[in-house]
Amino acid sequence: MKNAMLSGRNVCRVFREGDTKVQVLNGVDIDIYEGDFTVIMGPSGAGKSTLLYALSGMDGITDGQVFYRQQEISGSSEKQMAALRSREFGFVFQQTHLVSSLTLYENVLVKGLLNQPKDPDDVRSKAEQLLGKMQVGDARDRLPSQVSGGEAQRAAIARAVIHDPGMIFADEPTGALNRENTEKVLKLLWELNENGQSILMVTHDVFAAMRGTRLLYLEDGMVLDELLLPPYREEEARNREIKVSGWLSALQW
Ligand SMILES: Nc1ncnc2c1ncn2[C@@H]1O[C@H](COP(=O)(O)OP(=O)(O)OP(=O)(O)O)[C@@H](O)[C@H]1O
Repeated sequence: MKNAMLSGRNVCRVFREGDTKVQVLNGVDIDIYEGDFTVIMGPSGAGKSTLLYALSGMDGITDGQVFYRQQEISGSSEKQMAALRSREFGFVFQQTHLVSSLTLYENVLVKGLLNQPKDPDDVRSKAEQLLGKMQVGDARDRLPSQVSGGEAQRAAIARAVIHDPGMIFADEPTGALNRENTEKVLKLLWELNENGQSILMVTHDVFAAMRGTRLLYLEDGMVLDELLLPPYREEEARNREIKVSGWLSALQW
């Protein structure tokens, strides 16, 4: 049986806009399992990103509880949460948020050194190795402004995994990329998952979602359905795309 790595119980999030309250998460009960490539889909405004931020402690919740490896993390101080995020989580966003004055290599290195200050040689060689694996080794000494969006995103993935996080949170990681770079980024995420990395990704895109092994459908701030899939294989991509599209159509999305 798989271990629930991250769990939410009755997770609620209300935003206030002036005098109006907007209830975005409506008591979400969710378990994200170790080793899964979990994907959250659903209509625009359903609360997908809000849920990702709530589970990763990037944003607070209004009610309910969040657990990471069976320990409650909701209610932790911002300092404790920042330490946990830095140590245990990796983040990939639509925008890379790389530091513009640092090269790709330095961006990855700094994150590694923050987590492992006592082994700078190890971190250096790991940063180099990861950039090579992400196919941006040749661009390692360039600034983010001197590389393509796809190269920057691949460096951002290297930065997200340099400290061997328990979980990678990816919010529309291919949203700003063309098809070719989308494929490269998805392949890298898939490879990381094949090697045991747990991933939680939000996406609109069936082409991205079909790399997942567990797809959750969120609507009106509630998880309404899930689709379990075997690990992705390139040769079955077409059938898988049809299956995921069929699932979404049945949900009338
Ligand atoms: N900080 C905020 N203040 C007020 N409302 C917010 C805030 N963040 C999100 N919302 C609202 O919460 C709702 C859900 O937003 P969220 O970004 O989680 O949806 P989503 O499902 O990820 O949408 P999309 O697919 O369009 O990115 C939206 O109506 C949004 O306007």
